[in-house]
Amino acid sequence: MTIIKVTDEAEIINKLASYVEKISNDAILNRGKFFIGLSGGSVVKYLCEGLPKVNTDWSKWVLAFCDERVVPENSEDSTFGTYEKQLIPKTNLSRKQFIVLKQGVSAEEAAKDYTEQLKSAFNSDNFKFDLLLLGMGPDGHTCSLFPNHPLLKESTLQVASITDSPKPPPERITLTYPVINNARNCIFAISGAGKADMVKRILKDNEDLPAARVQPQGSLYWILDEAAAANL
Ligand SMILES: O=C1O[C@H](COP(=O)(O)O)[C@@H](O)[C@H](O)[C@H]1O
Repeated sequence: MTIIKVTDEAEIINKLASYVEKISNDAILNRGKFFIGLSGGSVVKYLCEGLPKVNTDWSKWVLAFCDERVVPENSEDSTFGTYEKQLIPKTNLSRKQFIVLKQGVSAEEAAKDYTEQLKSAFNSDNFKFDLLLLGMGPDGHTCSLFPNHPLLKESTLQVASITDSPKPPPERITLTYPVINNARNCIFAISGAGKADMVKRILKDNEDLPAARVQPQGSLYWILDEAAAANL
């Protein structure tokens, strides 16, 4: 695990962009495509500001979601909806490169459909992302994997549904640990004093919280600003 401390949010954005550039270009050079998983929450802002600076072959990108809310795409809670409005117009990405949630179905059906879409995208049952960009809530959740939730033990489903998310909206789909920890790279990007206690509990006290269970086969990076790293 590599912990990278930077001054502020602007530096998080630059650091994230430079990792994404390197990892995307390596993936494209070695395997012809770049599979990336995006998160919602504060990561959206970092990516919508940082990714347009990345020098890459956008046509080779395949974009999925680490988690997504089961809401209409035009809802302000839709993670894809936000990237569609705030990222696509600033890059050469097109909507068809995003693996999006099936609309108008239950969370369970959406998770099953998302699994099938990932199978087609990877042309395999082995969902090996080049990079997952992750956030962490002040309660230690990542993706839609919340403390003490039964989904933390999910070992069969690769994409699971949740209908009782403690953070609204309640219905979501999420990648599970077998997929998360199969990734080539995972990067957490965390800012602000509101996350400092949880950052300490995970990175210093080694508490068993959802974000701490991200232990990929590949590389793991935590990019923290000064406020988030204050208790380390
Ligand atoms: O609900 C969610 O929360 C987490 C963390 O969000 P943040 O705003 O505290 O960074 C996010 O990573 C996840 O994708 C999202 O659905």
